[in-house]
Amino acid sequence: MTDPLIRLRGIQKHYGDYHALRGIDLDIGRGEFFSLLGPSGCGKTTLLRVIAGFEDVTEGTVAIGGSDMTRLSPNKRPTNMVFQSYAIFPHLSVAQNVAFGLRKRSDLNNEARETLVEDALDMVGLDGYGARAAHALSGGQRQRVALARALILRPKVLLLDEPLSALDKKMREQMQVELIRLQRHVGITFILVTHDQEEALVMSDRIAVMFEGEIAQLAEAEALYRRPIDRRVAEFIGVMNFLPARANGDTVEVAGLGRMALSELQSQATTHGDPVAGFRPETATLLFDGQSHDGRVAEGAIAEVVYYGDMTYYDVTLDGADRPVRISMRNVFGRPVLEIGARARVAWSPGAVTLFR
Ligand SMILES: Nc1ncnc2c1ncn2[C@@H]1O[C@H](COP(=O)(O)OP(=O)(O)OP(=O)(O)O)[C@@H](O)[C@H]1O
Repeated sequence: MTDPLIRLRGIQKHYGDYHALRGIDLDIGRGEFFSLLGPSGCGKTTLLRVIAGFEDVTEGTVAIGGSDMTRLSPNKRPTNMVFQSYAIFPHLSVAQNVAFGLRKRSDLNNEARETLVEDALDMVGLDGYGARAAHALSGGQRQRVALARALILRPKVLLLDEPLSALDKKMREQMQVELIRLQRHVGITFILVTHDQEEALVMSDRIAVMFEGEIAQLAEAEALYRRPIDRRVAEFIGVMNFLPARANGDTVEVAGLGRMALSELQSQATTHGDPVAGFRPETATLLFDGQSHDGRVAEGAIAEVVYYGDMTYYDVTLDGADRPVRISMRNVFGRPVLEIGARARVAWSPGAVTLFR
């Protein structure tokens, strides 16, 4: 990236003895929708707060728009933050809540303020809601008020700390789509912190996956899903089936799947511990009654069936393997769901297998 908006170099953060960020180097582009994704405690919120200036770094530099901001306080940075708890004032109206985002701008007259508030409400789909009492809003509407307030002064960067985690599933999915639309519309850089891999995959241009204070992999959603760099990332992003493997020269023997050439595999990655082969549930298919298949077929027995209406997840213990693998199948009208204990034939492809060494 030749001209990133945000440039982090050598960021270290200690809380007393605890080493929360361990050497973060990261560039984030202008207009990018960027996510920091990782399990609880990996340091993603700390990193977001470092960018915002709410947290001092122990070592390293934070530059935004080409200027060093490492020692600047949050209100001197071109960033604004939306928190998980909406921080809405319930006794104020929607418009008053949004206007709170203008508190630093004493130069604006009332008319200019009203116009900015109306524009901001319009932006988040709340036009006409200005006079409503904030306490009478739904969770999703409150979150929009918080967004309008954060965006009213058009910061260069909007920082979002798990902004959707308090919403129910339907509302969360709706807000995800709206946030993407909003980000495209305003063109501001969004940095989202989430522990929800699906949310990160759906929303982001690029994702940094963090473990224990470090960035394990930085990539676009599809690359992250298809070519995880190690087993931790593969396990954290979606579901990956793992089977014990033994590499021997230019072939590899995988429990339940048999022997294949290393050159046939999708990719090879590093890992901690014994080598394993991994494949995603949707890259293999169960063959139903007498269905023939030209490619490779493994056999086994169905250990578990989870029916989701549109999908069924089958856990299949392949012959020669000691643990089941999950196969996800889209349900077809009129085709029966297989039962636990039934014999199963699984069509699979070496091109979908990653060897983790
Ligand atoms: N002010 C603090 N003092 C001491 N330790 C802290 C402080 N803030 C965070 N930590 C520790 O630093 C680590 C990283 O915290 P952080 O909040 O960045 O994690 P996170 O990945 O955002 O997790 P979560 O999703 O649970 O918020 C945690 O182990 C946390 O306990």
